Amino acid sequence: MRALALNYVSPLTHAGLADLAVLALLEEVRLTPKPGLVDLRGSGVHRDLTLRLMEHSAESLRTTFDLLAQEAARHQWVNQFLREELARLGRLGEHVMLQETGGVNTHRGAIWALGLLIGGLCVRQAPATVPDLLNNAGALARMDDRFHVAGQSSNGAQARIRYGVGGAREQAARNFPQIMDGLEQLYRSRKAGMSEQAARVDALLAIAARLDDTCVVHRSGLEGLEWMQQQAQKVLTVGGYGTRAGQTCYDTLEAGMQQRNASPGGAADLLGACLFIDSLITRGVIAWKS
Ligand SMILES: CC(C)(COP(=O)(O)OP(=O)(O)OC[C@H]1O[C@@H](n2cnc3c(N)ncnc32)[C@H](O)[C@@H]1O)[C@@H](O)C(=O)NCCC(=O)NCCS
Ligand SMILES: Nc1ncnc2c1ncn2[C@@H]1O[C@H](COP(=O)(O)OP(=O)(O)OP(=O)(O)O)[C@@H](O)[C@H]1O
Repeated sequence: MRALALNYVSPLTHAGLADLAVLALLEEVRLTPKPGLVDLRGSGVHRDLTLRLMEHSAESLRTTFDLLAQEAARHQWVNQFLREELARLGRLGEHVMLQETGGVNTHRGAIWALGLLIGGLCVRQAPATVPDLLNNAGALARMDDRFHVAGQSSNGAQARIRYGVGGAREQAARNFPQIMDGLEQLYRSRKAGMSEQAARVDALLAIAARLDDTCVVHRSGLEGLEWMQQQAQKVLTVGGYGTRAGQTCYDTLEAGMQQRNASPGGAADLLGACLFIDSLITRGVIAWKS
């Protein structure tokens, strides 16, 4: 099996890369606490999701991530043909996910984000830094997929039509700016001496503070989105989840999400993407910045 060209330190096979993607999703769902989301304490506001279901779903995506990596490695650069092949494999992955979960959407946004990142990473002319990787993923997202059937029925589509928010496609087309926010916050909080758990909660909140999260919009409208963004920012402004003041603000955020029956599922997906990229940096597959 071919190792990624960039990685001189510890060669990473496509299967190894798929393992890292699955691990990132497992670490995301197990991170506790998260407002309204599934975590080690329970299902948050979700009636159709459990920790076990999320873990099973993550494991079931290993083959999809491996296939996405293998496909990208056949191409020198990101291009239209690769875009359409990734889309085909991504749709297949969604199909596997729905079969494994009995029709529950556990990881649609994660397949999208991680699929584009794996595609952008594994082309032969491999990106050297995180901004290069996000550029590649964004370039893929901006390419037309001739086989995409634009539906109007998904929660994201309804949120876009009704409220004019961007959602998952726009986030990707803009080179995932909130992945950058999440990573920057993760490193800032680690540098400030916070525990790994607190640094990851802070990263999630930094993403949620700016993301047009259609999961939140769908369940609680623009009022819910704006309220959540403000409260997430407040936790960070007072020092982050690792401080006493931050935990107090976090409790307010969590109670408000519970009351609104909403959760930042899109931000959770992007936290998974941040943890994936962080694991690539740790293994020397890619540099943080040039
Ligand atoms: C773009 C996708 C996610 C569909 O989005 P849409 O908004 O229509 O659907 P839906 O509301 O069901 O799901 C959106 C998912 O994205 C996440 N999300 C919500 N808001 C955001 C946001 N602003 N940014 C990132 N993710 C978000 C949510 O957690 C949710 O799981 C995707 O399923 C798709 O169209 N895939 C086609 C296959 C493809 O091209 N794949 C490429 C690489 S695998
Ligand atoms: N830890 C997590 N807990 C809950 N959702 C998560 C978590 N991690 C990621 N997500 C994302 O959030 C989405 C679930 O959010 P939500 O239930 O609002 O979406 P939905 O199933 O499309 O909509 P609804 O249940 O409102 O009809 C998942 O598809 C997944 O992409």
